[in-house]
Amino acid sequence: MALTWISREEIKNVLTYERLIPEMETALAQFSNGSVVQPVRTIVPVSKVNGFLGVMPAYSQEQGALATKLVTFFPNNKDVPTHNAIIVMFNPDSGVPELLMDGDVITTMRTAAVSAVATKLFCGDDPQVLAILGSGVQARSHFHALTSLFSFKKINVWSKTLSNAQKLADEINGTAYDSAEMAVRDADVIVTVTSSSVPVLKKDWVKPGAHINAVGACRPDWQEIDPALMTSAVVFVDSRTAACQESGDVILSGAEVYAELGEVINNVKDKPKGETTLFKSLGR
Ligand SMILES: NC(=O)c1ccc[n+]([C@@H]2O[C@H](COP(=O)([O-])OP(=O)(O)OC[C@H]3O[C@@H](n4cnc5c(N)ncnc54)[C@H](O)[C@@H]3O)[C@@H](O)[C@H]2O)c1
Ligand SMILES: O=C(O)[C@@H]1CCCCN1
Repeated sequence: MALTWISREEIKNVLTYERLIPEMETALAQFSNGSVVQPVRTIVPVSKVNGFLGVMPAYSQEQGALATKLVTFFPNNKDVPTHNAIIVMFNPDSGVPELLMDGDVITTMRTAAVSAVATKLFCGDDPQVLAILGSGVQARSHFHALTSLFSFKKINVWSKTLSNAQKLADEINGTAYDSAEMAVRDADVIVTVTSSSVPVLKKDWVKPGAHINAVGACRPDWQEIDPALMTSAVVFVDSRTAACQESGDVILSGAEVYAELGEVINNVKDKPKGETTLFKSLGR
């Protein structure tokens, strides 16, 4: 049985945020109601480059999908992307592998789409200021996903290298800052998409009632968020099990996980009103 290859160009031609955001909302709801089998991923450390290989299987009887994403994260990559992924799909009745597809575009877009679902749930109708900490692939995908839902009047960008922040700001008609604190001060929505293993966002900088999408720090000994912010915000996750095993921001701060996004979507958990909310995204 020949494997069919689906390229990133083919995926880019059909995948839009208008389509993907509601799809991810459905996927989060199905994950949290138990109709998807998706164990915590296996991580194979590649310590010489401070990277890892992630093996991410899932099965949905409802969707008729049996798949595994293989993703590498080599944060020190310079001439190639830091994240590289492929996805294998198997026939759920026979187990025969049928599709092999690019996983880069899907990882880039689905991650931002899930953050957009969280922002839509918690941010009210009209957030005015967006702050993005980081200027890489996820910074750009989060800009596109969030601006497909909201018309921000101001977009602030910080990155550890100011020239990179300025480059992204120029692309998106935003404002670059050389201080993360100044970038987030007036923000209603904050996105942290860095490869930092130590906090880049502090509690005292965040406007009460803001929503934070914390997308980086995917290892139990990595943090992107100030523990004081983790323990004062209302914390949401994509997967409670994964967060408690993989998220240094949750584990090292001792923060309580209030709910999975899917539990809010399924009306199993209420939305907080007026409080600072934080979605700790680990991905899938
Ligand atoms: N939650 C998810 O589903 C998911 C999916 C993909 C990527 N990620 C994570 O999101 C983060 C960003 O991913 P990306 O694809 O944009 O990566 P990228 O390599 O394209 O960008 C990384 C950004 O982080 C910055 N950075 C690197 N080291 C830093 C440090 N020590 N302090 C501050 N900034 C630093 C870089 O300058 C760059 O702007 C990574 O941590 C990645 O693992 C999460
Ligand atoms: O779910 C993913 O695809 C990413 C891989 C890199 C680490 C964070 N999660």
